[in-house]
Amino acid sequence: LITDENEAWAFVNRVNDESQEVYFKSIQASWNYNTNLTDHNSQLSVEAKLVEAAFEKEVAANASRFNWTAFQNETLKRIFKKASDIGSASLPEDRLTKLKVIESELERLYSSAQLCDDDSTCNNLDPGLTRILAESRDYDKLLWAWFGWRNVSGRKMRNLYKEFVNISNEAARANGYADTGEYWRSWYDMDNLREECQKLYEQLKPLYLNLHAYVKRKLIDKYGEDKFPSTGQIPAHLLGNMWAQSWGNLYSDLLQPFKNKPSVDVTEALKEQNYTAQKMFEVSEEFFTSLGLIPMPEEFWNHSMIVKPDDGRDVVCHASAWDFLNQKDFRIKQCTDITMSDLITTHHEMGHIQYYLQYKNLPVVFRRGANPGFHEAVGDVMSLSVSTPKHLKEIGLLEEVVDDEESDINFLLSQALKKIAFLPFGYLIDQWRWSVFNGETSPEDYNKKWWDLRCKYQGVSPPVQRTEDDFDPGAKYHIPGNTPYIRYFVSYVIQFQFHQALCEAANQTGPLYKCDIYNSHVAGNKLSDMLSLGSSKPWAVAMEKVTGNTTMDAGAIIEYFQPLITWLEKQNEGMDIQWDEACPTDLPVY
Ligand SMILES: O=C(CCC(O)(O)[C@H](Cc1ccccc1)NC(=O)c1ccccc1)N[C@@H](Cc1ccccc1)C(=O)O
Ligand SMILES: [Zn+2]
Repeated sequence: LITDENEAWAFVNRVNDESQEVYFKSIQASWNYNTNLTDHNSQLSVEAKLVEAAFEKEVAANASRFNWTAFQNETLKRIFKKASDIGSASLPEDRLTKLKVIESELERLYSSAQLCDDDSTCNNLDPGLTRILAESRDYDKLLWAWFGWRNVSGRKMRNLYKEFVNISNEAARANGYADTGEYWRSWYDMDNLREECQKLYEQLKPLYLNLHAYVKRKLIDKYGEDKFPSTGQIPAHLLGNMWAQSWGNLYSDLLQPFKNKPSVDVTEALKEQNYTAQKMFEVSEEFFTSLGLIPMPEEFWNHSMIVKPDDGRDVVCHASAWDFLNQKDFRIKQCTDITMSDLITTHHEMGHIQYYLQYKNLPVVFRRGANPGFHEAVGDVMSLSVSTPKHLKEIGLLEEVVDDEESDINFLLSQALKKIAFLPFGYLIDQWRWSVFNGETSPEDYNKKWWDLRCKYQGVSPPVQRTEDDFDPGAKYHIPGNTPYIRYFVSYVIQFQFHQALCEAANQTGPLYKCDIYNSHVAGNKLSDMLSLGSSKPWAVAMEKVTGNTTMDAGAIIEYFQPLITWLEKQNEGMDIQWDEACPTDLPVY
């Protein structure tokens, strides 16, 4: 084995340059498919992925000729370690081809699915069905959209997904992991990620229970007690979102605690002011540059897809941010709707691009988040400042800001409907998937396990009977999109730690939920010190750069919501805020 570290550096540098070429071609083919879901583009994208995999396999084989585990230089060792962990590229070509074709088909099934009503108007998820779930207050119309979406999406994926699990696990085992779940968890460099997440969930559960109880009472007022199961869950189609993962759409008319105070949902203002997707992206970019962070490059504005094409093409509308790994091309693909929710999503996606820009000169193997949760947190940290009434007024989206206790509760409740409501959802998706990958959940139990977790953790139940002919996990992008999900749960915790630290750096002295780091270059510098590390250091080192601590901690999110916790506990005094672990059994058949 080669022990000379200079020779190793020469190898690493050559591979780094070659890999930029190979990855660029593969990512470009994937972009072409995502923005035009044709058979031809699917084939080209699969072929490019096979070339990429062959390249990664060769690099890993050459790397194994070096005695890299014994190298002195920590960075060199870290590069070799990452270059040796090649995921599905370790599969034989025929199995890899099958895997990539299945992934491509699952993605297309989800993204091109549409639900037609009797007079043959058809709706995709984006924007049609999403708008119905957000805006309709008609129990039966909501049920039609909720049930129909699952029929045209998840229900069609069950066998493909079963096959996907098997081949994905083959790849994981070929790399020395027990299953795909263990491979995914390895990206956090922790031997106790599951336990840490469970601990965080338990700490946040009381707040979730109180929010759930408040919302359920308001929904019972609206839809009538008879629509709610005796087991205590909330029917999944009534929460303003296709997966009940974020309840913000119920705020203005159903949940705002103090009606006589200004609303904080600026969707109306965005529409009144004729906001376009372009304008939303410019407003978002301006927040980042106000902190001294890097502006979007020319290529970004010229080649991103920020609105759904109207030429009849099928595209993947689910938002994503792309790094073409050539240090030049960075794009967002998003079917932007003019809503507050999409203004937040725009910041979320731009947070990914900012991370890309900050680490673009690192070796390719280090152009990743410190851990996947970090990548998901960047944009959301910006949104925590942008969504404050003070900031929304400053950018002209709110007329007046009333600074009193009731208005604070209004604001904190609207934030909790996004940030607290999400937590059990963010936690349970990969509980389901990890159990599928490690064999605890067999195909005949896919849907039962899904609803067991939904009823237990989220306190949300199916409005009508579900069977194993259904495949409800497939109705959520990240399952057919094969995108891990625990990263969002991690992000929802650490983003408040980052927010707390950046607010301190920006000399924001008031309560955490009022903090706006706008224009603070001190905060911006602290953040870029972390982002520019990419995955070159363990995530605890990156976290310490910003917060001074090295662990995930629910203290910051609890501090942020403290006034609301007190208020909700008073609202729920003397009420039973629990629900049964088990789902209701006496459900109607649709
Ligand atoms: O899925 C997203 C946003 C899309 C994304 O930016 O996380 C995107 C998902 C994706 C799409 C295709 C392939 C892989 C991942 N992730 C990225 O674009 C991404 C991921 C890793 C690094 C850089 C960019 N949000 C989640 C959770 C969420 C987060 C924040 C607010 C609301 C909701 C959801 O909608 O359920
Ligand atoms: Zn994201």
